[in-house]
Amino acid sequence: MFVLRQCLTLGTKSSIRNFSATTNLVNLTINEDTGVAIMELNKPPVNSLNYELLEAMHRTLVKLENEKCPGMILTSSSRSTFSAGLDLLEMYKPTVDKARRFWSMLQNTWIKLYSTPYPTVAAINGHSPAGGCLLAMSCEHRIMVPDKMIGLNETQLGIVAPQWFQDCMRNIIGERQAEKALIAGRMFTSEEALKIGLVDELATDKEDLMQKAHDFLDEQMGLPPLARSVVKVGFRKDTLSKLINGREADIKMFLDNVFQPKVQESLENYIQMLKKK
Ligand SMILES: CC/C=C\CC/C=C/CC(=O)SCCNC(=O)CCNC(=O)[C@H](O)C(C)(C)COP(=O)(O)OP(=O)(O)OC[C@H]1O[C@@H](n2cnc3c(N)ncnc32)[C@H](O)[C@@H]1OP(=O)(O)O
Repeated sequence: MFVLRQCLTLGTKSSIRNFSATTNLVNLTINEDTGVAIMELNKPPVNSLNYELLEAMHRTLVKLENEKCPGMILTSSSRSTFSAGLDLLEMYKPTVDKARRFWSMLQNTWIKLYSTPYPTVAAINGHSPAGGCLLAMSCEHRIMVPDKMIGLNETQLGIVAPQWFQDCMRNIIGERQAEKALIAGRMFTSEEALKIGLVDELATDKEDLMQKAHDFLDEQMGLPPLARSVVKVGFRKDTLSKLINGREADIKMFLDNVFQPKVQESLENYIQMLKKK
């Protein structure tokens, strides 16, 4: 198997081949025989989603779509965490321009990931709170290692999960379970997440995780791709259209929220708490 590895670097639109010592926020590996892409988030220590990581993800997703990728595995290079969700520092005392730019890139990235014509699987090899859970929920299939936590915990931080985060959860676990989980900002263990259908399978370890992810893609890649993607996007179109047609309103909601003194206070306390851990 010949593997092509590409490193997406900060601040440049061009990708470079071969390994690079500079900041590789997303490691992309493409299997030349099958075409399957592994998109590995690589922003140590916990893949917090700042503008640069979201932009690197977006750029990778555009590339995969342009190159007619047959299937993609989303995973993380961190041993503990799939993604810690949105980078709290992007939301703590930002300027209006910075906050707007950040939120707009989050929207871009989610729209691309949620609507890929090719099959996607989240190989969740670590904790996956809030925005991390959103990324996993945006894939078609979720496989998780044991003894980690996943969920939309925003309420517990004194902030509100945006409507499209909520819609993604509702689409997967249903109205009643989603309402309960979202109101409480509940985090689920891997085992609990399997029970309520938030994840589809558990894996024993990273090797098993990747094997199961490949098995899922093999099955999907055996289906007629056009019919498969039309059905997929058909299921997702209401959730997608709500955001696509309401992007400006969603940005305004974010800006109104993020600059509330109470929200800033909650963020400050939470950041301090994480740093003291
Ligand atoms: C407010 C505006 C309105 C609407 C927007 C609402 C939408 C929000 C969605 C979100 O995604 S909010 C983010 C929610 N995320 C979290 O609650 C996760 C917080 N992090 C954790 O619980 C843990 O870090 C972890 C379980 C993911 C990993 O634990 P562990 O391996 O023990 O790592 P540490 O806790 O020691 O963290 C290492 C390092 O990373 C920093 N960090 C952690 N999470 C974030 C984050 N989301 N953003 C920025 N930085 C983060 C943490 O402070 C540590 O920093 P050091 O400088 O001490 O190394």
